[in-house]
Amino acid sequence: MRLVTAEEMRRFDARATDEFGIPSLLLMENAGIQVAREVSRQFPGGIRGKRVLILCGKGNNGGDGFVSARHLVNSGAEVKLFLLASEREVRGDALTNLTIYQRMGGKVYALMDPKDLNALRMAILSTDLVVDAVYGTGFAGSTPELAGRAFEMINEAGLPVVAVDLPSGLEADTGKIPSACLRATVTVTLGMPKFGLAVEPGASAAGEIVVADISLPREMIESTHIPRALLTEELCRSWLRRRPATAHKGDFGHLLIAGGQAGMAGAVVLAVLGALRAGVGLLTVAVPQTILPLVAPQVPEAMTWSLPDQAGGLTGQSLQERDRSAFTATVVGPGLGRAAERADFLLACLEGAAGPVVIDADGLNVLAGNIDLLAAAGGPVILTPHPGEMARLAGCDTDAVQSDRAGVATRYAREWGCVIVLKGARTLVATPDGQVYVNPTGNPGMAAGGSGDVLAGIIGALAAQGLAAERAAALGAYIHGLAGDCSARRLGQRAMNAGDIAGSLAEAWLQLEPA
Ligand SMILES: NC(=O)C1=CN([C@@H]2O[C@H](COP(=O)(O)OP(=O)(O)OC[C@H]3O[C@@H](n4cnc5c(N)ncnc54)[C@H](O)[C@@H]3O)[C@@H](O)[C@H]2O)[C@@H](O)CC1
Ligand SMILES: [K+]
Repeated sequence: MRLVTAEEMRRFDARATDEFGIPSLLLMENAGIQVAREVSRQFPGGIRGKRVLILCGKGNNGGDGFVSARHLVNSGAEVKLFLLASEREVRGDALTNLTIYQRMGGKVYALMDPKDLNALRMAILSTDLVVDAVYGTGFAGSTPELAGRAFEMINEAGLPVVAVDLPSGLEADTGKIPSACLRATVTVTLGMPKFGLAVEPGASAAGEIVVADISLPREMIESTHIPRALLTEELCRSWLRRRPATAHKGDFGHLLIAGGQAGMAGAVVLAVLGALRAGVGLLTVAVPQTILPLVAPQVPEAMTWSLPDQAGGLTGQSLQERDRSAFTATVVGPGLGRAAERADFLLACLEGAAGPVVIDADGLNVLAGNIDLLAAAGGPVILTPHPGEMARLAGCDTDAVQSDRAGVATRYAREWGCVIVLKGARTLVATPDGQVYVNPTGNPGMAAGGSGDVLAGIIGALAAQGLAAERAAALGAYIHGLAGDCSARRLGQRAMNAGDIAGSLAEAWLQLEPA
């Protein structure tokens, strides 16, 4: 599902009108009808007699609200409409619809002054549902105080809220909530879903997302490049290849997972467990000889490569004894340790790798401050940082990453020429050519040690099978989150651990691709 910015949406709306001759008033009519339809859906017993409070702003979002008010009245609802502006400020299509509503006998309650909040308070007490038509894609800056107080009163009332296009107070392009914001039960987003609805905190404020058809020409939308998408089951499934009846293990790649040092054998094991449940044909795990006896018995399906311990772990020389051209992808980093010598090891991994390289965990910490090492890679590189690791790589603090996740991931994916999987709620996958995928799967139970190692193994396994780096990363994030959701259902968020996520992968794959 492609995700647009406010500007892209404005261009679609303008083209619909200019190129196709669809009057903007018609788009607004369709928007309002779709909102009224969704409001009706909230009352399975029928909308007749239901009390609907519609809070409108002065812009076109408010215009959609006036249209929905009219249709709801026609359906037999009792509508009470509040306007967070003076009627004189309403213009254009919104004014046309305000006028129609008033000529139909609709009354408009002004919300211009703090004392007007009493009328709103009274109305909330006798309301079954609220329609939020205050701000849409035109919202910028922060919510004015009076509107903020109105939003707070509605949020506290715990009523169902249907938001028009976006919950008011949410930034369409970033998903940020700079100040007060209405919290919606359902958001009816118009024409195309906005990026801010797909990422946190926007996604939580938006509730369920319904994409409403407002009659924008489909061909116009499909032929336009939009570099953002929400990962869906359908998209992920389309990337899977059937395993031919005559398949043998050599058909599904050979993944090398390299890492580990004394005291950190578990990270490597978890990466291997993730990879072994992601369809890879062959897997070799390369660890220092001192920890091999700990690792090998836990992963009997993997071949092992015992690397000489130097300087308490792995160095560049550790890898030299063997040609690595048979490996179709490499994962480096889990449990590697951060000593300076590990930079040589990372360099050696990148230099001799035949296929894509996934750099995770301590591999990323070693890369921070040595970003030039990436130039040694012959093939695609996938970085899988959590926000703290991303901050170290970019030389900023974690807040700077979290306050602009998409911006940071896109900028550095371009600058470093690699795929970046920025982990955290709504993991983002950014590619060197500017594409961003948002992953909707997963839950807070996955915020536990080892979960990232499992993800790195999965992505490595998918890349080893020949999936393009960006798809391996995106599908890996999606299936990892889905496995986390399966674990949470079975064990609860508190008890589930990283091993459980790897253990739930079978269930997750079956959900994505029924046998
Ligand atoms: N042809 C179109 O462009 C269509 C637009 N539609 C609706 O129009 C919306 C966009 O309309 P607009 O561009 O008029 O903008 P909005 O109605 O989203 O903007 C809010 C209004 O509040 C003001 N405002 C913005 N930020 C504010 C802040 N922090 N404090 C106080 N006031 C603020 C703006 O000046 C604007 O007048 C969409 O979200 C959608 O709901 C739909 O009617 C479909 C067709
Ligand atoms: K809104």
